[in-house]
Formats: sequence, C-alpha cells, structure tokens
Amino acid sequence: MEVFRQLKPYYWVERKFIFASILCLAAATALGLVYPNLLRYLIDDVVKPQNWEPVPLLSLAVVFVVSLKGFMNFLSGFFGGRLGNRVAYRLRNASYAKLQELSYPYYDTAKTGDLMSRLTADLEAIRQFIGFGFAQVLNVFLMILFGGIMMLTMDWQLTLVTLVAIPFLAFTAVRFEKNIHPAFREMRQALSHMTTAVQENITGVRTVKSFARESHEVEKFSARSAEYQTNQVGAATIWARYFPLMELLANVSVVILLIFGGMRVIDQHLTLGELVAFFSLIWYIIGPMWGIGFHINNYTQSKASGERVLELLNQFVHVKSVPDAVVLDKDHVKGHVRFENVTFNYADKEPAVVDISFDAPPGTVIGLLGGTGSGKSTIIQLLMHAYNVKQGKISVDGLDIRQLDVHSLRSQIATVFQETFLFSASIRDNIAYADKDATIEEIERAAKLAKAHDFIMELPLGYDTLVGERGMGLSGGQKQRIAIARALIRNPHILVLDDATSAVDMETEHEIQAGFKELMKGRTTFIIAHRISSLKDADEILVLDKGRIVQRGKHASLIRQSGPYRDVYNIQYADRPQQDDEPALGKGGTA
Ligand SMILES: Nc1ncnc2c1ncn2[C@@H]1O[C@H](COP(=O)(O)OP(=O)(O)OP(=O)(O)O)[C@@H](O)[C@H]1O
Repeated sequence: MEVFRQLKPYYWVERKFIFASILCLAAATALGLVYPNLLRYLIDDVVKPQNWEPVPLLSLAVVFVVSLKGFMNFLSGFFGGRLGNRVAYRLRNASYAKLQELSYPYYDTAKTGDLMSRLTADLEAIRQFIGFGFAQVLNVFLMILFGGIMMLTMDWQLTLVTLVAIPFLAFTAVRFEKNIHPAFREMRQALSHMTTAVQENITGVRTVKSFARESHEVEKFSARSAEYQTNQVGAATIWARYFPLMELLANVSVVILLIFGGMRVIDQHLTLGELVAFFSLIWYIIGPMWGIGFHINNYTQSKASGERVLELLNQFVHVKSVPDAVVLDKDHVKGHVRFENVTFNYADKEPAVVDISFDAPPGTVIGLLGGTGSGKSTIIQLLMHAYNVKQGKISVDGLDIRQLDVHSLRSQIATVFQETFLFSASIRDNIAYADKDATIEEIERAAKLAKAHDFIMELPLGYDTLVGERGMGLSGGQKQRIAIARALIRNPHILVLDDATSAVDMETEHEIQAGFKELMKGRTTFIIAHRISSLKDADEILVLDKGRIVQRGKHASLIRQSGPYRDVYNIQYADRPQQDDEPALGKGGTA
C-alpha cells in the first residue's frame, strides 16, 4: 500500500473519476442482485402456483435491469479509463521531467534500456491497475458484501455454513500475493535487462558488425531472454501451486450449500426458489473469487512497477541550485573563470584532478593538453557544475559556482564535445537547438563560421535535410561542424571546445579557428586538443598529467623548456622542416 500512498499526488487530483467509476460500478453490482431475486420470484410465485400472469412484466424487468447494468458497467469503464490515462500521463511527464533534472553522476551508471522500460512497460502496468484493476478488486469486495448481506437476510444459518470456506480462501489469496510479488519484481527486472540488451545492440550496431560479434550479441540476448523466461516460469509455478487450492476451496462452498440447502428445503425451512436464489448468489460471490488470483496478479505487477517508477521519481539529485541561488544575467556576464586549488574525485575513485588553479580573464584562451585520462574533460565538467566540487573553489566573474543557479551558469557556456550527438531532426533544428528563436540568417552565419554551410547546401534538402539518430549519413567531420555551429549560435560568454576539431582535417581546423577568432573576441575559450597547432595561440596552456598541472605557459615559452609539451611538439612536428622562427629542439634538450 505504501507504493500507492506515495503515488497519491498523481491520482488523487483525479478523484472525481475515481468516485464516479466506483459509484457506477457499485450500481452495476447492486443491479446484479436483482437476478437471484427474480429467479426466486419466478419459482416460488410463478412456476409453483402455475400463475403465468406476471411473466410479460417479469421479462420487461429483466430487459430493463440488463440494459441499466450494462450502461453502468460502461460508465464505470469509461471513467476508469479516463482516470488511468490521466494518471499515466502525469506520471510519464513527471518521470521525464525528473530525467532532465537528474545530474551527471546519475547518468554515469544509468542504463538506457532500464529507464525506457520504466517509462513504458511499468507505466502501462500502473495505468492498467489504476484504470481497471482497482475497480475490479473493488467489485469483488462489493459482490461479496452485497451478496453476503442478501444471503444473510434470506437464511443466516445456511449462509454461515456455506461461507465457512471463504476465510480459508482469503488466507490462501494473501499467501499467494506474498509469494508472487517478489517473482513479479524479478520479472520486471529481467524485462528491463532484456530491453537494455536490445537498446545497446541497436545503438552500437556499427561496433557489433565491424567486430563481427553478431553471434555474441545473440548469445547475450538469449541469456537475458532465458532469465526472463525463467522468471515467468517461476511465477507460473507459484500460480500453479496456489490456484487449484483456491479453486478447491471455492467449490467446497458450493458442495456445502447443496447438501445443507437441500436438507433445509426438505425440512421446509427454505423454499425451492430461495435455494435456487442462494445457489446463484453463491456463484455471485465465488465467481469473482475465481478471478481473485488474476486481480492479485494485476495488483502485484502494478505494485512492482510502481516501486520502479517511484525509485526513479525519488532519485537523489546530486547537483541542484541552492535556495536563493544567483541567476546570472546574460547581458552582464563577463566570463571571468577562476579555479582555485580544485581537487576532485569521481565516486569511489582516485582523484581525477588535483590542486588545479588558473585564472582566465574574459576573452582569454586557455589550452588544455595531456594524455588520455589526464583530467582535461573533468576540468570542463567541473566548470559546468556537472559534479559538486568539495575541495577548492571555481568562480565565474568572482561568484562561486556553487552559489549560482545551475541552469543560468550552463546557459553562459557552449560546449562542442568530442562526440557529436545530433537529434533526429533537420539540420536547421539541430543547429538552432541551443536557441530555438534563432533566425535562418543567424543559423546560416553560424554554419558559415563553422565551415558547414557549403556541404549543407550540397545536400538535396539543404538545411531541411533530416539527420537520423546519431547523425547517420554524415561524416564525423561534418557532424562536428554542425556541432560547432550549434555552439556558436548560442553566442556564449564561455566556449568550450572539447577536442572539437579532432574529426576535421588540419586545413578545415585552421579555417574554423580563424572563424572562432573573430567570434570569440571578448569571450573566454577553453580548448582541449591533442594537436599543438590548435593550442598555439592560447593565452595559457595547461599541460596535465594524472590530474596535475605539470607545465603551464604560452606556446613560445613551453617549447623552450624541456618537458612533456616539447616532447609532444617534437613528435607532431618531427617530419616538418625547421622554420626560421623556431628553435631547434632535441628531445629532453634545451634550445
Ligand atoms: N564519469 C566518470 N566516472 C568515473 N570516472 C571518470 C568519469 N569520467 C572520467 N573519469 C576518470 O577520471 C579520470 C580523468 O578523466 P578525463 O575524462 O577528465 O580525462 P581526459 O584528459 O579528458 O581524457 P581523454 O583525452 O581521453 O578524453 C580518468 O581516470 C577517468 O577514468
């Protein structure tokens, strides 16, 4: 029940539908009680005394009751359906909003397939239960209540004897629920493992095919599919153990009724019509009991799903704006970035960056150079407040970023990542992603600066060309140029190029950077690059090794010192003839 208590904000607002659905259902159930009474009347007052006069009226009454009951059932289903759809709609939107709110640390470990199954299959199970299942469970209670009262008023002794098996039935049903619930929880988990396998396979299809690992993927999927199947068989086994027992207990009541009821008719304590009415009433109670297993199944599935959706909704958000956070005003931001003795480690890991300090006044260009895993991207992530820094301080325009509204901080920064993600939309929409109000002129201007305009114009539909997921159909360099245009359109105060030109040739890189120079006047830029050529003009180059700054300065002074920078320089320029303005540099030597 805890699950449904926590879900209350999502369904209680729709209480008018809940009450309307319950009311119509109760009316339909109550109308169902008219049949046994009509039967009794028919036998005792029509057939026995051979008095056929009321038969036409009786037939009309049956037609009327059946129609009204059907209409009430329809209304109950109609309101229930509305309720289920609205609750699922709210939950879906809340889950999606939560996914947007969750910060980077959550996504470091999240599995796409698992999240997808929470937002689809689990929400569907909740919708089914809240919309229809709940009404069915309630119907069972109403039938037992109404039917029980009617039987008691007819012959309370026979009622008590007949219903003696019912408590056992209820007890077994509760035991069944306890056993089947964990099985359903595991089943949902197994389903989400399976979805994850499918999703990863589709996303990584190029890698799978290029390594010819299709059979491995099939095996991986088969294992997960088998896990799901095992869980289903497990649930079916529990079902098979309990269901015959529940059936048997239900039938015991019928047998008892026939024995004791028959005796009471012989003793003339009961009329024949009453026994027949009793017989139909007992089915009125036992009928829904057949379905109790199904309803319990429905309930436990939705409970397991509710737990999974709530787990997402209650997920801790690592990075969020503090109360009274300062909102940066785009027109007044200067883009002065400062790192002071920043040390940071990812959860359960050695520090990724250690004691990082630098000052980047507005308009400066900071270059970051270092081997794989040396901490370059981490510095950028920290600047974006993707993770909470506990040691040291990062400030923008003198304000500690922990005090800044996260959204407004990130709005000042535009990043071009190493890997470009393009949405399944037109090139125009992809470029305008950071600023949906951008005009076509602005989009084209950004594309021209990013050297993307020419190849876009060569595409059959130009800027309206649709790019598939992950930008299928475009080369790596073309995708990167679109990403650069997307960053430029934002007109950011802080621009981050995280190995942004790695996929374009040297000549294009040079052209793009010439474009940047014009655009970046007065803005702070961070360039992560492996090519010295990209960093040469930086105001300060930070050379990183294992998270520490091991060298810093301008290109000209760094190549005059022995150290990693000059080593990289020598490797990259080894085959190039020496120019007059460059010193002859021996590895490890001095100029
Ligand atoms: N999301 C993460 N969770 C845990 N550890 C991480 C995460 N991202 C990076 N790391 C670790 O932090 C260290 C620094 O990584 P970082 O990505 O900053 O290096 P990098 O210099 O940008 O490398 P590359 O040039 O390969 O992109 C590495 O040891 C890496 O394994």
